[in-house]
Amino acid sequence: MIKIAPSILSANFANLAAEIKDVEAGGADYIHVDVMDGHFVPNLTIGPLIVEAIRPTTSLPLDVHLMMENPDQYIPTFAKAGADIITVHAEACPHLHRTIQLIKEHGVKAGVALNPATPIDHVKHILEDIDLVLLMTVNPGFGGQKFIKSVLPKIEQISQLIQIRHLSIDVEVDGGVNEETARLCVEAGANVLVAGSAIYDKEDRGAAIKAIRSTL
Ligand SMILES: O=C(CO)[C@@H](O)[C@H](O)COP(=O)(O)O
Ligand SMILES: [Fe+2]
Repeated sequence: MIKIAPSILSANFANLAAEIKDVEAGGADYIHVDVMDGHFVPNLTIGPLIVEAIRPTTSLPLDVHLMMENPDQYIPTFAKAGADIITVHAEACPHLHRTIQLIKEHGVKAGVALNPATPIDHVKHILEDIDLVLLMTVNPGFGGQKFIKSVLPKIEQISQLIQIRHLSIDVEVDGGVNEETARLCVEAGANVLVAGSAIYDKEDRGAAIKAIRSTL
Protein backbone atom coordinates (compact mmCIF):
# COMPACT_ATOMS: atom_id res chain seq x y z
CA MET A 1 0.00 0.00 0.00
CA ILE A 2 1.42 3.36 -1.08
CA LYS A 3 0.67 6.22 1.30
CA ILE A 4 0.27 9.81 0.17
CA ALA A 5 1.26 12.60 2.55
CA PRO A 6 0.25 16.08 1.39
CA SER A 7 2.63 18.75 2.70
CA ILE A 8 0.75 21.70 4.19
CA LEU A 9 3.72 23.93 3.35
CA SER A 10 1.91 24.62 0.07
CA ALA A 11 -1.52 25.03 1.71
CA ASN A 12 -3.26 28.34 2.44
CA PHE A 13 -2.05 29.11 5.98
CA ALA A 14 -4.97 31.48 6.55
CA ASN A 15 -7.31 28.52 6.23
CA LEU A 16 -5.33 25.54 7.53
CA ALA A 17 -8.16 23.55 9.12
CA ALA A 18 -10.17 23.53 5.88
CA GLU A 19 -7.05 22.80 3.82
CA ILE A 20 -6.32 19.74 5.96
CA LYS A 21 -9.92 18.50 5.87
CA ASP A 22 -9.86 18.91 2.09
CA VAL A 23 -6.96 16.47 1.59
CA GLU A 24 -8.30 14.08 4.23
CA ALA A 25 -11.60 13.89 2.31
CA GLY A 26 -9.57 13.54 -0.89
CA GLY A 27 -7.86 10.35 0.26
CA ALA A 28 -4.63 11.45 1.97
CA ASP A 29 -2.96 9.01 4.37
CA TYR A 30 -0.78 11.37 6.44
CA ILE A 31 -0.57 15.12 6.93
CA HIS A 32 3.04 16.19 6.38
CA VAL A 33 4.15 19.16 8.49
CA ASP A 34 7.39 20.93 7.54
CA VAL A 35 9.13 22.59 10.47
CA MET A 36 11.98 24.92 9.41
CA ASP A 37 14.16 26.90 11.80
CA GLY A 38 15.97 29.45 9.59
CA HIS A 39 19.33 27.83 10.50
CA PHE A 40 19.40 24.27 9.22
CA VAL A 41 17.44 25.52 6.21
CA PRO A 42 17.04 29.09 4.96
CA ASN A 43 13.31 29.35 5.74
CA LEU A 44 11.05 29.70 8.78
CA THR A 45 7.72 27.94 8.95
CA ILE A 46 5.68 26.09 11.52
CA GLY A 47 6.24 25.58 15.26
CA PRO A 48 4.62 23.37 17.90
CA LEU A 49 1.74 25.78 18.50
CA ILE A 50 0.50 25.23 14.95
CA VAL A 51 0.88 21.45 15.33
CA GLU A 52 -1.22 21.65 18.49
CA ALA A 53 -3.82 23.80 16.74
CA ILE A 54 -4.23 21.48 13.76
CA ARG A 55 -4.21 18.25 15.81
CA PRO A 56 -7.99 18.25 16.43
CA THR A 57 -8.81 19.07 12.80
CA THR A 58 -7.93 15.61 11.46
CA SER A 59 -7.81 11.96 12.43
CA LEU A 60 -4.87 11.35 10.05
CA PRO A 61 -1.39 10.86 11.50
CA LEU A 62 0.66 14.07 11.70
CA ASP A 63 3.99 13.38 10.00
CA VAL A 64 6.28 16.07 11.41
CA HIS A 65 9.47 16.74 9.43
CA LEU A 66 11.93 18.69 11.58
CA MET A 67 14.36 20.67 9.44
CA MET A 68 16.10 22.18 12.41
CA GLU A 69 19.34 22.24 14.33
CA ASN A 70 19.33 20.75 17.83
CA PRO A 71 15.95 19.02 17.47
CA ASP A 72 16.32 17.32 20.89
CA GLN A 73 15.38 20.61 22.51
CA TYR A 74 11.93 20.57 20.87
CA ILE A 75 11.08 16.86 20.47
CA PRO A 76 9.11 16.67 23.78
CA THR A 77 7.12 19.78 22.80
CA PHE A 78 6.24 18.46 19.34
CA ALA A 79 5.27 15.10 20.86
CA LYS A 80 2.95 16.79 23.37
CA ALA A 81 1.53 18.95 20.58
CA GLY A 82 0.28 15.77 18.87
CA ALA A 83 2.90 14.59 16.38
CA ASP A 84 2.51 10.91 15.44
CA ILE A 85 5.78 10.64 13.53
CA ILE A 86 8.80 12.85 14.19
CA THR A 87 11.56 12.82 11.58
CA VAL A 88 14.92 14.44 12.27
CA HIS A 89 17.76 15.09 9.83
CA ALA A 90 20.86 12.93 10.26
CA GLU A 91 22.91 16.00 9.24
CA ALA A 92 21.59 17.91 12.29
CA CYS A 93 22.08 15.15 14.89
CA PRO A 94 25.60 14.42 16.19
CA HIS A 95 24.10 11.83 18.59
CA LEU A 96 21.50 10.35 16.28
CA HIS A 97 20.86 7.20 18.31
CA ARG A 98 20.16 9.29 21.42
CA THR A 99 17.79 11.55 19.48
CA ILE A 100 15.87 8.53 18.16
CA GLN A 101 15.52 7.13 21.67
CA LEU A 102 14.20 10.50 22.85
CA ILE A 103 11.50 10.46 20.16
CA LYS A 104 10.49 6.90 21.09
CA GLU A 105 10.43 7.66 24.83
CA HIS A 106 7.62 10.08 24.02
CA GLY A 107 5.57 7.35 22.35
CA VAL A 108 6.06 8.77 18.85
CA LYS A 109 7.30 6.96 15.73
CA ALA A 110 10.86 7.93 14.82
CA GLY A 111 12.10 8.84 11.35
CA VAL A 112 15.48 9.90 9.99
CA ALA A 113 15.83 12.14 6.93
CA LEU A 114 18.79 12.38 4.57
CA ASN A 115 19.54 15.29 2.25
CA PRO A 116 20.18 14.43 -1.42
CA ALA A 117 23.97 14.54 -0.96
CA THR A 118 24.02 12.45 2.25
CA PRO A 119 24.82 8.75 1.71
CA ILE A 120 22.66 6.01 3.23
CA ASP A 121 25.63 5.01 5.41
CA HIS A 122 24.35 7.59 7.89
CA VAL A 123 21.32 5.43 8.75
CA LYS A 124 22.70 1.95 8.09
CA HIS A 125 23.63 1.30 11.72
CA ILE A 126 20.41 2.56 13.30
CA LEU A 127 17.86 1.01 10.91
CA GLU A 128 16.72 -1.45 13.58
CA ASP A 129 15.77 1.49 15.83
CA ILE A 130 13.62 3.54 13.48
CA ASP A 131 10.19 3.41 11.86
CA LEU A 132 10.83 5.53 8.78
CA VAL A 133 13.61 6.73 6.49
CA LEU A 134 12.92 9.94 4.60
CA LEU A 135 14.97 10.52 1.47
CA MET A 136 14.91 14.15 0.36
CA THR A 137 14.50 14.43 -3.40
CA VAL A 138 15.14 18.20 -3.27
CA ASN A 139 17.41 20.26 -1.04
CA PRO A 140 15.23 21.00 2.00
CA GLY A 141 13.85 24.46 2.64
CA PHE A 142 11.16 25.20 0.08
CA GLY A 143 8.18 23.69 -1.70
CA GLY A 144 7.85 23.63 -5.48
CA GLN A 145 11.42 22.61 -6.35
CA LYS A 146 12.51 20.23 -9.08
CA PHE A 147 12.88 16.52 -8.29
CA ILE A 148 16.54 15.41 -8.11
CA LYS A 149 16.69 12.14 -10.08
CA SER A 150 20.12 11.12 -8.80
CA VAL A 151 18.48 10.24 -5.45
CA LEU A 152 16.70 7.25 -7.08
CA PRO A 153 19.64 4.82 -6.58
CA LYS A 154 19.66 5.74 -2.89
CA ILE A 155 15.97 4.81 -2.63
CA GLU A 156 16.83 1.45 -4.19
CA GLN A 157 19.81 0.90 -1.87
CA ILE A 158 17.89 1.63 1.32
CA SER A 159 14.88 -0.44 0.23
CA GLN A 160 17.12 -3.42 -0.52
CA LEU A 161 18.85 -3.12 2.83
CA ILE A 162 15.50 -3.00 4.63
CA GLN A 163 14.38 -6.15 2.76
CA ILE A 164 17.61 -8.04 3.42
CA ARG A 165 17.30 -7.31 7.13
CA HIS A 166 13.57 -8.23 7.18
CA LEU A 167 12.60 -4.88 8.68
CA SER A 168 9.30 -3.09 8.27
CA ILE A 169 10.36 0.51 7.85
CA ASP A 170 8.57 3.08 5.72
CA VAL A 171 10.62 4.60 2.91
CA GLU A 172 9.36 8.14 2.41
CA VAL A 173 10.36 10.50 -0.39
CA ASP A 174 9.95 14.25 -0.17
CA GLY A 175 10.41 16.99 -2.73
CA GLY A 176 9.25 17.43 -6.33
CA VAL A 177 6.98 14.41 -6.15
CA ASN A 178 4.21 14.68 -8.75
CA GLU A 179 2.40 12.70 -11.46
CA GLU A 180 5.66 12.30 -13.40
CA THR A 181 8.04 11.40 -10.57
CA ALA A 182 5.88 9.41 -8.10
CA ARG A 183 6.14 6.20 -10.10
CA LEU A 184 9.94 6.40 -10.30
CA CYS A 185 10.05 6.61 -6.50
CA VAL A 186 7.69 3.68 -6.00
CA GLU A 187 9.57 1.56 -8.54
CA ALA A 188 12.76 2.29 -6.59
CA GLY A 189 11.07 1.10 -3.37
CA ALA A 190 9.40 4.11 -1.72
CA ASN A 191 6.04 3.53 -0.04
CA VAL A 192 5.25 6.99 1.37
CA LEU A 193 5.06 9.93 -1.05
CA VAL A 194 5.10 13.50 0.27
CA ALA A 195 3.61 15.95 -2.19
CA GLY A 196 3.08 19.65 -1.51
CA SER A 197 2.66 21.75 -4.64
CA ALA A 198 1.47 18.81 -6.77
CA ILE A 199 -1.60 18.61 -4.51
CA TYR A 200 -2.16 22.03 -2.93
CA ASP A 201 -1.52 24.05 -6.08
CA LYS A 202 -4.46 22.26 -7.73
CA GLU A 203 -8.01 23.41 -7.19
CA ASP A 204 -9.36 19.87 -6.72
CA ARG A 205 -7.07 18.20 -4.18
CA GLY A 206 -8.92 14.88 -4.25
CA ALA A 207 -8.43 14.72 -8.03
CA ALA A 208 -4.73 15.58 -7.59
CA ILE A 209 -4.26 12.72 -5.10
CA LYS A 210 -6.14 10.34 -7.42
CA ALA A 211 -4.04 11.49 -10.39
CA ILE A 212 -0.82 10.62 -8.53
CA ARG A 213 -2.23 7.24 -7.44
CA SER A 214 -3.35 6.44 -10.97
CA THR A 215 0.26 6.61 -12.18
CA LEU A 216 1.51 4.01 -9.70
O1 LIG B 1 10.35 19.20 3.25
C1 LIG B 1 10.00 19.78 2.26
C2 LIG B 1 10.82 20.89 1.65
O2 LIG B 1 11.96 21.07 2.40
C3 LIG B 1 8.78 19.32 1.59
O3 LIG B 1 7.94 18.56 2.41
C4 LIG B 1 8.03 20.24 0.65
O4 LIG B 1 6.95 20.86 1.23
C5 LIG B 1 7.58 19.44 -0.55
O5 LIG B 1 7.00 20.31 -1.46
P1 LIG B 1 6.88 19.93 -3.01
O6 LIG B 1 8.29 19.76 -3.52
O7 LIG B 1 6.09 18.65 -3.07
O8 LIG B 1 6.18 21.09 -3.60
FE1 LIG C 1 9.01 17.75 4.22
